[in-house]
Amino acid sequence: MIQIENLTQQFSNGKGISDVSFNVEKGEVFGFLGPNGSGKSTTIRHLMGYMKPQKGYATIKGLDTWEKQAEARSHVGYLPGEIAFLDGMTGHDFLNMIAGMQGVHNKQRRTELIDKLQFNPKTPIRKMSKGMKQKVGIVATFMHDPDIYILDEPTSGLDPLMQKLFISLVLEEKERGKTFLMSSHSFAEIERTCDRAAIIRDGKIAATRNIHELQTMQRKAFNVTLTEKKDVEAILESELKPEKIDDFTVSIKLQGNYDAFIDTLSGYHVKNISADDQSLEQIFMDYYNREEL
Ligand SMILES: Nc1ncnc2c1ncn2[C@@H]1O[C@H](COP(=O)(O)OP(=O)(O)OP(=O)(O)O)[C@@H](O)[C@H]1O
Repeated sequence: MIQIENLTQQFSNGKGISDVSFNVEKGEVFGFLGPNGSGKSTTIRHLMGYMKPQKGYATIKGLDTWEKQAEARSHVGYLPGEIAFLDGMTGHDFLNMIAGMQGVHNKQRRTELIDKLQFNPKTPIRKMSKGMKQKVGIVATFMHDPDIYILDEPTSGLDPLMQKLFISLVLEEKERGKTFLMSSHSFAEIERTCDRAAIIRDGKIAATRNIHELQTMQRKAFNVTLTEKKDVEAILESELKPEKIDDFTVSIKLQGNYDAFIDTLSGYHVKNISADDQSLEQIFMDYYNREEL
């Protein structure tokens, strides 16, 4: 549905994106992660046909997003990072204007979305909070029922309850076979919605990962407290390769294989065991921080 191949755009200040490549398949939710200024919005702007690539290309449903921008864009619901609202409009006025541009006359889906996101569309936009404006933007993006959603930091400004509601909206649309590309700073959001995610750093793709595979790589860290110092010393020498936390406690990281752990510990007096799941964010950050990437 979305294909990006060696997409390159170097600005005169030396910033930009370089050889960005990835695909998003039909029905897939693809996350696009990266710190501020890493090139997420620049990549997305190419997908919307706002920029001519210096090298490489982007396509939507096989349509080149620069050569066939209007046709490519007609398949997409796009939520920009910052929405440009016109002064003096209410939420309703803005949504009517966008619906006119989208050629949508049926208001049922729009009303359902407004009910779901719980805001008063009669409020003048200049009086709206950042989160409320974001909700208007989300309705505008979803109301024409596009096949593909391209969302630039969709939950920025939303409170945790609304973020949850937004995630459920994405999952409902995914059930209906819709395709998503969304940039985010929020790992929780990516973890709950995405099938795959790419990390971009300094304009280059650092890694593309299957979120479900990352979940199987998730390790557990066990903190084991023993009663005897000599037992701690013995375990530190064992194949479990623990880290010493204090005189009586060691931390042991495991990924699936618990037999050796249980066998080894059975030889000692164990006072307490507590377990922490390594977060997916941590696994991602391990990739993120690896120098060779
Ligand atoms: N038109 C432009 N001219 C010059 N530099 C630009 C232009 N647009 C973006 N940049 C620079 O390119 C880099 C990538 O910017 P981009 O907006 O794509 O990052 P981003 O990942 O979306 O960041 P954020 O999370 O802050 O939105 C930044 O260093 C930015 O300052």
